[in-house]
This record gives sequence, C-alpha cells and structure tokens, in this order.
Amino acid sequence: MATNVEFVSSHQLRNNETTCKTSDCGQGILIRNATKIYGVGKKRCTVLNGIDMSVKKGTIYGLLGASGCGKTTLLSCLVGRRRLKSGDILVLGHKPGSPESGIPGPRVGYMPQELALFGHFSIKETLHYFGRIYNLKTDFINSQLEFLSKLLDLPPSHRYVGTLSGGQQRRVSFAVALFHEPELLILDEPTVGVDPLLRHSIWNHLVRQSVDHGRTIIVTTHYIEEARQANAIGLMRSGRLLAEDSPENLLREYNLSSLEDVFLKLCMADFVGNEEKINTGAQQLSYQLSGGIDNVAFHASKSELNISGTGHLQQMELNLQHGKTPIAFTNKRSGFINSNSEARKRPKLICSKSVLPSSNRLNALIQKNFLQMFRNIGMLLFIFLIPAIQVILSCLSLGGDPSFLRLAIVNDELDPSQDRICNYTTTCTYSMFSCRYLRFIDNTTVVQVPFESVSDALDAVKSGKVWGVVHFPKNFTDELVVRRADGKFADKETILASSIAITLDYSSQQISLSLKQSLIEAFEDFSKDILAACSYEPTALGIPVTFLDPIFGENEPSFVEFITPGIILTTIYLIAVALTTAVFLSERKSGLFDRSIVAGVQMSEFMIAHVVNQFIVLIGQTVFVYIFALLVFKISFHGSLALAVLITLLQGLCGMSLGLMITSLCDELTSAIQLSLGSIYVNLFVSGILWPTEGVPVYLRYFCFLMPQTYAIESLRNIFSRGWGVERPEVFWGILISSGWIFVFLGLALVIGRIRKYTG
Ligand SMILES: Nc1ncnc2c1ncn2[C@@H]1O[C@H](COP(=O)(O)OP(=O)(O)OP(=O)(O)O)[C@@H](O)[C@H]1O
Repeated sequence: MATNVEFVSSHQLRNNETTCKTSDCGQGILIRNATKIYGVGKKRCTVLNGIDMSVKKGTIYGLLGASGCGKTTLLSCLVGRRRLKSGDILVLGHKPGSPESGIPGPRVGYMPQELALFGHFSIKETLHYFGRIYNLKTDFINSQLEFLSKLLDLPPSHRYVGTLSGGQQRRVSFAVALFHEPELLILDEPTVGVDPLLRHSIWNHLVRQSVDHGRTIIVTTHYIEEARQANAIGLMRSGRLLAEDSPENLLREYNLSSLEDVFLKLCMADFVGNEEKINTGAQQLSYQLSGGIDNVAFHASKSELNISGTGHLQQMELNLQHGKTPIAFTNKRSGFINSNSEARKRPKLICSKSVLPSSNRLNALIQKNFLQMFRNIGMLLFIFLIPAIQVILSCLSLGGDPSFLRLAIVNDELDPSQDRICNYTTTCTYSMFSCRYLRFIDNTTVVQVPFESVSDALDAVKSGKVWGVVHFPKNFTDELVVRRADGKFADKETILASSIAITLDYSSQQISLSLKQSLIEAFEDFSKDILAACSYEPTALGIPVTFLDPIFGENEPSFVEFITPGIILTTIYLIAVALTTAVFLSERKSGLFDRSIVAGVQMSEFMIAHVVNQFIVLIGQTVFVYIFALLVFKISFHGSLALAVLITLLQGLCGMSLGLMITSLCDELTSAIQLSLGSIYVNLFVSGILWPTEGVPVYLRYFCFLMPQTYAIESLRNIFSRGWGVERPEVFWGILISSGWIFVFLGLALVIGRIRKYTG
C-alpha cells in the first residue's frame, strides 16, 4: 500500500505562509528540511537535521528510530510545542501554532511519552477534565468513557490514576488522546508497557480510525514489527530520515523478511556511509527527493549492504495484517466488536481562533485546581493555616523581654562582722542602700547571684555563667548621702565611691539592653521609694524629662507590634511564590502542562485559573492570619480592617505573580528554588520587615523602596499602629505599588513564556 506523496518544496511551503493551497491540503503532514538545534555554544546539538517527511491524510505513519534520534522532538514540533530552527511544517494544511490551524487544539490528540496525568484524579475525573477542555457534552463524555474502557480494558473508572499499574496508566493516557476523536493523532510510544494482546487491539483500533474515519495517525514505537500495520514508515537515525516508504516496499526493496532487519541494514549503511565520508570523502549517500514517495526512499546501493538478510530478532507473536484492505476489528479481550461510532454521535469540535480565554477551558482548569486542592485535605489545611502558624510563632517567640538572666552581685557594703547586713527597711533610714536598691530589680528579668570578689564575678562572666557584674563599693550608702548633700560640689572620690559599677556582657544586644533598662528602672524606683519614705516628692530627683501619652501606639511599645505587619505580608507573599512555583513546575515536569497546551489551553487561561484558585487560598489564609493576630494575640490595630485585608490580598497576588515569572524562567525545580530563595532573602533584609528602613544606610534606601514589599509593609504598619486610611500617601502607595508589581511580574511571565516558547 504504497502511498503517493506529492513532493512540495520548502520554498513552496514558505510561500504558503501558514495555510496550504490546493494540492497540499490533501496532505496530513508535510515537513521539509526540518532542522532543530538545542543549546548554544559548546552545548549546541543538532537534533533534527534536514528532515523531509510526508504523511497522507487518513493514513498511519510509523516513526521508528533508536532512542535519542529525535522522534519526540519532531512530534513536539508537529503539535506546536516547539519551533524549528529552519525548515517548514504543515499539519492538516496549516502551520502548527497558527490561529487557523486548530493545533494546538481539538484537531489533535496527543499522547506524550511521559504519563502526563493527575495521580490524584480518578480515571473518570481525568477524562471529564479533558472533555471539558474540548467542550464536549456530558453524554458524549460518558459514552466515550464506556467505549474506551472496553476497548483499552481500563480498570474501573473510580480508580485513582496514581494507584494504577504502569501499563494501566499508559492506557488511560492513550484513552485521553483518543477521547475527543480528533482528526490527527500523535502518539509517542503508545504501546510501551502494554501486553501483546492489548497492543494488537490498540493497533486494530488505530487502523479502523484511519480507514473508517479518515484520521491521520503518527505513532512512534520501539516495537518495530508492529509498525507493519502502518501505511508508511519513516526510519530515523541521528536526526535524519534514512528511509520513508510503505513497509511492503521496504521489505521488498531490501529483500528482507523483517522491518527490524531493514532498519539494521539502513543504520549500518548510514554508519558505513558516514565513515567513508570522513575517511575518503567518498560520495554521499543520496536522498532522491522528487516524484513521489518511492523516490523519497533511501537509495543505498544494496551491494554496499553486506549484511545477512535473515531475521535475528524475535518475531512478534501477532499475526499482523497489512496492506490496503481494511482490517477487521475484533477485540477478543473485551468482546467488543466494531467501533461504536454509530451509537455515539461525534461532537462538533470547535477550533477557537480567539485569543480571548474560553469559558469552558477556564471552568475545566478551575475545577481541576479545586479538585486537586481538596483531594489532599491535610495539605489543604496546611496551606490555609501556614501563614497563621507563622504569625503565632512570631508572636510567641519575637519581641518578648528576655528573662531569668543571671547577674553577679558583689556587695562590698556587706560586712556581718561590723553588723552591716541587709536589713530590708522601708523607712526613711539611710542604711544599706545597696540591699534596698537590689530589692527593686525585677526578679523575672534578673536572677541575682552573690559573689565574694569582683575578680571571681568577672571570671564567671568570661566563662558565660553570668551576664554581668554589679559591684557596690564599701561605703556606698554613706558616700551616696554625701553626694546628694554636696550636690554640684561633690568631688570625684565621692562620686566614684557612691557609684554602682556595672560590667556587662554585650555580646547580645537585646539582653544587654534589657539588663541596662532593668537596672536603671530599679534605681528610679529605689530613689522614689526613699524620697517617699522621707516625705519628699518621689519624682524630685528624676531626670527632668517627661514622656506624655503617646499620639500613636502604646506607652511601652513591643517589638512584636512592629514586626507583625511585616510577618503577615511576607508569609502570605512567600507562600504564594512557593505554591505557584511548585504547582506549575510539577505540572510541567509531569507533562500535564504540555498535554493541556496541546489540547488547546492557553498560557493566559492557566494563569487566570491559577489566580482564581490562589485567590480563594489567599482569602482563607488572610482570615486565619487576622483571627490569630488580632483576636488571639491582641496585636493593637487602629485602622480599617478592609484596607489591611486588601493590602494582604494584593501582596499574595504579587507573590503569585512572581511565582509565575519564576516558572516561566526555570524548567527545573532546583533552579526555581534557588531563584525563589535568592529573592526571598533580599526581600527579607531590605523590605523593612525585621528592621525599620530608617535604619538602613541612605544610599541603600532607594533600593529598599524598589522591592515589592517595602511600601506595602510600611502601609500596613501605618494602618495597624496609626490607624491611617487610604487618603494618606503612606497607605495609598502601598496599594498602588503592590498592584504595579503584580502587573510587572505577570507581564514579564507572559513575555518570557512567549520568548522561551519561540526559542524552545
Ligand atoms: N530540551 C532539550 N534540551 C537539550 N537537549 C534535548 C532536549 N530535549 C531533547 N534533547 C536531546 O535531543 C535528542 C533527541 O531527543 P528526543 O527525545 O527527541 O529523542 P527520541 O528519539 O524521542 O528518544 P526516545 O525514543 O528515547 O524517546 C536527545 O539527545 C536528547 O537528549
């Protein structure tokens, strides 16, 4: 059943732009001089090297070749997922990817090499998802499910794909490609992991699809002999097509009984030819590209092919029929005879030329996202609660006053032999001031550890046993009384002898500050106590500075109040980055993304569906975060809750957009994680989350305010602590800049995605 293929030059194809004219329209697929290169510089690798290929409409074409010869790359160019470096492709009369081609879209059914299915979905849910993508009616979806279940001997449709065996999963993947009965089927190794009987029935089905329904089918396989049922086969090696002809012609021409032997012979000839080219510069083996497919066939001199013609690989057990006669279709296993096309009315598949998102595809994607989310309740709860958990942990662990800090006390005023002991008096008595002062030190903050000598106490500090030394001189009380009496006339000796000498370990700023504050406050309280006991005004000896009631905030501001707005926004933002990156990259890695794109889903639709889904997650996260921050931890909040929620949601969307940009830049999870981590740390340090931007060197502040979170955090802080509204620029800018970054990231994601698609 030799197929007559009209030769169309590359030049003609180019003139046709994106659409065929006249005779080419009868072609299923035409490829001329296709070249594809991966990588640049030293990594540059030519994967397709001037391929010419012709597939007639309504035929089966078997693309055969060793692993790595470029079959999958060629198929991905056919379905519009990759672009050629040079050369031309027409699929069903159009350039794949052109708006009128319907490819990617419903005209093609694609079965990639990877599984490309959702492990958490049942078989039924999987097929319903693709049914919705193709806008199929529920009746048709159900009847196809029943038909394909029988044909492919699928497990019960409620079974989850992730729990199926490898072969069963491949069959479900095959069912997805056949599901909408497309004009063109592109199947990358559909029979891998499938038992011989089922393989036989799959091939019979493919033959029926081409003969009865005029479908064009391209199938790659490593089981060379099963390709005998194809109308034509192309034998590929190292990115070139060694031969293209009907199986009978190839067998006849090389006088061999198996296609495997033909393939081996051609490979050997190619190898010898290449060797000769290198060593002697002998004539190249020629491809004659004129006047029909017989002439497209490889013409190596048979005398050059010094190989035995006997088959040496196992013959398939199948008694395969071939030739032009339609093959009777009998699936013995399922007992299903003949196609059920009579019973099922094939739906009219609409090839949308619109660049606007389609509602059925958006619905399918949104439903898929929710199904995926709710399938794993543990993960769902975790995602919803994780920002709240971060807020809880930050409220519990940040900003609290350090407690139970050990401090060495060396009190030389004590001398029991002279009756100088702590008397704990509360009256107006000028004795043992050291003991009286020590009583005012907050014993939750400080644990007093008595030491005999200053040198012992200093050793304890050096060995990390205590945080500092408080030393009272021998005549502390008397000297202090003299000093107060002398006032401005006090001499240096008196001042020294009436001073408490404090040596602290300053290795921890927060701890040393707490100790300082505690010791100074204790002295103020001690002074007030003495003055009150002696009937003076308690505040008379205090520093002449009075702090009145604050305009904003509390009298004793806490660090946790400062940091909470930053923690809320950062957690929401970072989780959105991480979730988006994880979802998109895992879908892309599993092949699901590609499969959906080939089914006609547009990148913008993926994005919109993800935004909808992520927005619901964000609302849940925001509700939990504010419940814990405001109701449980009672962080002071003086502004509009609606405004705070708005900024939080905008920041979540901003993180999600950054995630989308990262996924459009990176193919691998590791590089995406590296990029995300890089951005997270920069963000953490310069966005004013941990420390006010006023503390950042002036030259760095401009950079701080370029970050997507800086203005938003300032804005939320102003809402929390000052109660400012949107009329204030400090709040307004937070909303405006967050929105601006969302558009910047989304725009970059789309542009990078397009550029990479074009160059990919
Ligand atoms: N994205 C890519 N970047 C760089 N090289 C690639 C890329 N994709 C594929 N290749 C390389 O291109 C060559 C052809 O790969 P391809 O997947 O097309 O082969 P194949 O014939 O389908 O192999 P198999 O039968 O094993 O699936 C291989 O050497 C592969 O490593």
